Amino acid sequence: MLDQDTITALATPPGRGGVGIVRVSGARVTEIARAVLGFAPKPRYAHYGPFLGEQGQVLDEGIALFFPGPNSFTGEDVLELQGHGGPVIMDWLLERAVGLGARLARPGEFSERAFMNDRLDLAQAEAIADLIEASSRAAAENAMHSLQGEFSRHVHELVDRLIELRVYVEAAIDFPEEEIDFLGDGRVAAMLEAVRGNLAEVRASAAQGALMREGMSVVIAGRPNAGKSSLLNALTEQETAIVTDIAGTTRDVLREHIHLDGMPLHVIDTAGLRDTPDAVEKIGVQRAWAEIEKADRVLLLVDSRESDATDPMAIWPEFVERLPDPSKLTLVRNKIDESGESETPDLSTTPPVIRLSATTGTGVDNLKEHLKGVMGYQATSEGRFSARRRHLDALDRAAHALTHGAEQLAGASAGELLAEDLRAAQDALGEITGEFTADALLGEIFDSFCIGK
Ligand SMILES: Nc1nc2c(c(=O)[nH]1)N(C=O)[C@@H](CNc1ccc(C(=O)N[C@@H](CCC(=O)O)C(=O)O)cc1)CN2
Ligand SMILES: Nc1nc2c(ncn2[C@@H]2O[C@H](COP(=O)(O)OP(=O)(O)OP(=O)(O)O)[C@@H](O)[C@H]2O)c(=O)[nH]1
Ligand SMILES: [Mg+2]
Repeated sequence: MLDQDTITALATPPGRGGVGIVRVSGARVTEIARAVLGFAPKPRYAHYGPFLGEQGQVLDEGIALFFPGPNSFTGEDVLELQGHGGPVIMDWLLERAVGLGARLARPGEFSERAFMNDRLDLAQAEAIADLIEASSRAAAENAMHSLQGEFSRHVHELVDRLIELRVYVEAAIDFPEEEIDFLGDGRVAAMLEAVRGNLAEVRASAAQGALMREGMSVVIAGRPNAGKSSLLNALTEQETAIVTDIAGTTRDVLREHIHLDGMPLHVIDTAGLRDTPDAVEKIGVQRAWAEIEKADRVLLLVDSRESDATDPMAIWPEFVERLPDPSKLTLVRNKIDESGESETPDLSTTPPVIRLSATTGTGVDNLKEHLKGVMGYQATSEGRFSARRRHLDALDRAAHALTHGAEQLAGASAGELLAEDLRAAQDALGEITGEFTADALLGEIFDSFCIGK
């Protein structure tokens, strides 16, 4: 299954820089090194000297590093030519490697080989891409934890417990006369319950990791003139959106990306919700609803001068009823500079209530703190790790299988069916670390990496 080609790519970003690195991996590395350097390099030694062209001419003077497999990043022989970082030189070195039998690597192909050669599991390989893509220190720290195996360790622990459980259940099936006693003695049920609890914990941490990687989407919704665009501007600290006292000012969906202490947030301003004969505004209202329906968090912004109510069902029942998940709602009472309301939030109510003035900025920090809380912000990065939606899907499928298994056990004490569910849960977990991952999915994952990684 392993690709025998020797691959090469630029490991540094394209363009000009102090140093540029061409990396080569595969069986022809020693041959290529000998041709380019004129001698066989010592393992893990920084050789300074000329890089030679086909005619023996000097293409560049640089540093060569040779890592013999399997103790290299890819697990294969690896050569690094660290030259002067200019596009012409880098291109020339790549062409030289190709002339000596390497081919240009696909995006992610070095990491893919590291995965195939068991240098990394799939979650760790994905963490490399997440580390490179991280746009905040918090995201980078999370990715580093996953790269160091934190997420994979949790998954392996779950798998180990499932295996233990499977051994027990399958033993029961092998002794049909005692099967009912075996499964009914409470031990299997207790073990299953414990694994489901652990899985739920890992799911919660992974959800937070995914949220911090992808950013939480926060939609600002409400009636025209509630101050939605003013709130967007207050959060982005810029005049991003047009604000006027004309109801129906915003028609398009406006998106801004901000960070709160490294937590990425997509803030989305929408058209004020109302029935309108205006064809353009109507489309705006439809788009607003589309955003509300897929939001991670919905801020229902109301004008605090208009009503004292803090229960959205009292303010606007039709709005609440249309929400796919009312637990994602926060009520924001705006314009407290005019209503005279205190900025003290009520975070223990359902929904939580924030009081602020989008124009003076009073109370906006309370909203930021609240949003950080919703994202599970902690001051330290301990115990956090990066995760992707793909991982959450796999965890959900595992949880689903275990719920089904628990039902089988409680209902029919059906050992065979429970065993089947345990196997399905284990397979789903195996997709995270790559033990059970279809080639097509692997291709998709590594294709999204950058060139040279
Ligand atoms: N010059 C350079 N810097 C780099 C990389 C690289 O490939 N080249 N990396 C590329 O991503 C990252 C470091 N990752 C690496 C991971 C493993 C090995 C490696 O040789 N591992 C061997 C030996 C380990 C040891 O000596 O302790 C092994 O795992 O067996 C090298 C780099 C970041 N910096
Ligand atoms: N006094 C006061 N006025 C505010 C506040 N927030 C917004 N306004 C005013 O309310 C009016 C409407 O503000 P916008 O931010 O455009 O309201 P919107 O909800 O985006 O309105 P549409 O885009 O029409 O749906 C403007 O005149 C703002 O200056 C506030 O906190 N206090
Ligand atoms: Mg607006």
